[in-house]
Amino acid sequence: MSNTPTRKHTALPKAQILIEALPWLTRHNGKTVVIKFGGNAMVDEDLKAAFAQDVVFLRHAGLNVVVVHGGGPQISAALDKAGIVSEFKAGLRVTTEDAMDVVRMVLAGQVQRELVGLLNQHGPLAVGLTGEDAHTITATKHLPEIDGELVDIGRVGEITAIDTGAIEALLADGRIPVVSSIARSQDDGHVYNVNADTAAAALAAALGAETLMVLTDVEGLYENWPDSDEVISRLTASQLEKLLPELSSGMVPKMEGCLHAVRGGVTTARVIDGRVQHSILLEIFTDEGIGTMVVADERKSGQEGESS
Ligand SMILES: Nc1ncnc2c1ncn2[C@@H]1O[C@H](COP(=O)(O)OP(=O)(O)O)[C@@H](O)[C@H]1O
Ligand SMILES: CC(=O)N[C@@H](CCC(=O)OP(=O)(O)O)C(=O)O
Repeated sequence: MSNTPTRKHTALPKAQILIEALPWLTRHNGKTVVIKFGGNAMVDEDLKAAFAQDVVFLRHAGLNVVVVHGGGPQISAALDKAGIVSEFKAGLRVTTEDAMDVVRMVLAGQVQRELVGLLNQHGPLAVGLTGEDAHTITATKHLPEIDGELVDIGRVGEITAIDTGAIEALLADGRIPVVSSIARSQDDGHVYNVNADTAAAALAAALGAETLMVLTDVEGLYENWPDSDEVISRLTASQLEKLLPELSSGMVPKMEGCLHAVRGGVTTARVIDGRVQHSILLEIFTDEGIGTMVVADERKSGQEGESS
């Protein structure tokens, strides 16, 4: 007996998925997406490999993809080995001069190299750089305000300028830039540790990206965390701005970054669960998305800068 009917059954859903993706692919062809891969989402080898596949898929589907990576837990582990205690204030790592050497070594020499290697298993696509390269990210010393006082947290940088030239040249050449969140100051010549969410958001805005996608180790932004784990699926910039003072720890730079990106012209900023395999493709190709989406405030005309 012929097995044609069975083959038909298995082939159809696959074709369906590709066809459903077609409008999205058409709309986003040639657009830029900045994907922030958080250190907490890099939990195992399979997840990292799936991340690389998704990124390469998007590149081959005609998008300009820029990866900005984190590495918080990896830095903490290396600092621990070096006998340096990790301390965070306002969601940012207190970075002494010695700690800065470790931060730079882990981000640029370890995490970035690993991601470049994984992406390049699919072809000569990824090129790693740090914010220091070609003045991509310039920073000055950041003094966060905590309880009404400016606090010195060491070599932590506040971004003052972005030069997109090197990234744009790489994108024009069909490459996937992989950026480590380290910046140089033009004032004092020092190298600064920049939170990777903040760097990703600033790059997304400066590149005029369509989408900022932040992969982390939770499903999205939870309402009333840690008492509840109800994910807020959609927020306008104004709604997020009101919520910001209530947020804590790692979510502060993440959501501030999303707000900055959307206010800077990025159409949507999304926080998604990087622990789910192929979360990037799932977010893009499912109607509702799987995490938290931040969009610009609704305009009176009913037009909205949203396109999922
Ligand atoms: N409202 C919230 N919703 C979700 N997570 C929150 C919230 N507030 C704080 N968090 C914490 O933020 C963490 C994510 O930030 P972070 O640890 O910096 O991750 P990443 O390495 O991906 O940047 C979550 O694991 C969670 O513990
Ligand atoms: C100033 C500051 O806090 N810098 C971060 C940079 C890495 C980062 O942001 O990594 P995740 O995205 O994995 O958290 C740090 O030292 O941990």
